[in-house]
Amino acid sequence: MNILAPVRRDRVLTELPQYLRKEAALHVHKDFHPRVTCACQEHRTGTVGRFKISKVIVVGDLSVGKTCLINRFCKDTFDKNYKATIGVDFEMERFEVLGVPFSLQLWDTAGQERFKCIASTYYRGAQAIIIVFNLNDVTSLEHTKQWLADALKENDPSSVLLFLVGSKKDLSTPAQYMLMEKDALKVAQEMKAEYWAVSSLTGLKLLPVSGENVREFFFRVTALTFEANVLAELEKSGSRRIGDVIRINSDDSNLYLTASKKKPMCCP
Ligand SMILES: Nc1nc2c(ncn2[C@@H]2O[C@H](COP(=O)(O)OP(=O)(O)OP(=O)(O)O)[C@@H](O)[C@H]2O)c(=O)[nH]1
Ligand SMILES: [Mg+2]
Repeated sequence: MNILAPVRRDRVLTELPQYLRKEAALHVHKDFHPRVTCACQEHRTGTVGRFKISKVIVVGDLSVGKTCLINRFCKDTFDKNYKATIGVDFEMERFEVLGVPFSLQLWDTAGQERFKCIASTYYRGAQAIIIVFNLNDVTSLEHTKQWLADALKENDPSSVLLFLVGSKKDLSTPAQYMLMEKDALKVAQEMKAEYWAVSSLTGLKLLPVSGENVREFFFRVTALTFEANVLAELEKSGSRRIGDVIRINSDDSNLYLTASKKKPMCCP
């Protein structure tokens, strides 16, 4: 893909997309962090922009629907036939967030045990980890902790954003879904991950991206990864004032928790 091609109109984010469930959200603020908005307005986003590509890895049991989820978002396609991912695949997606170009590399890894060791060599350097389970298979939810542990061996747990995604929502009845969601929210809270439930199959006639919650989910991943990147960049560049502490993924996973109580430099 040509990295300099214009960003698609349906990949432009001007507002912070909202979480799915308040009790398992990385943060519950309605807008981007004011310092991030400011930095974007003043073109002070450092390496976040045209040349920086953020890595997102997608892990989880075999056949939970990782490839379908990525294909639904990136290509708006759905294949009902299962074709196991061998090792890894990746897709590049370009966005514009608050006027700043931002690229995500989505790494689709194999869930099959025999390909796991190839796939795990690609875990390193992730800024976000998406752990997928099948909403209709409780074992796949139980396995998410192991997937997370493996992915975190290669990454810095304090700076990576975590998302727990239940897939194939179209296959569960509302009652079944509610039961599974209860367990999933608990797991998400333990992991300090943001919870989402999606279907890559349903909503086939909706544009620009079909599937239930697929577009909303990836936009949220994009926005939070962008926000964390810009905050990290501001911190690195020393633009913050003394006593103005920003943690990217604090203990309760709230990006804003330790942000400055003083007024940011550039904001009213
Ligand atoms: N009904 C339904 N089926 C789905 C959905 N997502 C995926 N599937 C089906 O589930 C099967 C597995 O999907 P994949 O996306 O290939 O699974 P995967 O997690 O990438 O599997 P590995 O590559 O082996 O790790 C396929 O037959 C898909 O058609 C969904 O949202 N709803
Ligand atoms: Mg796959």
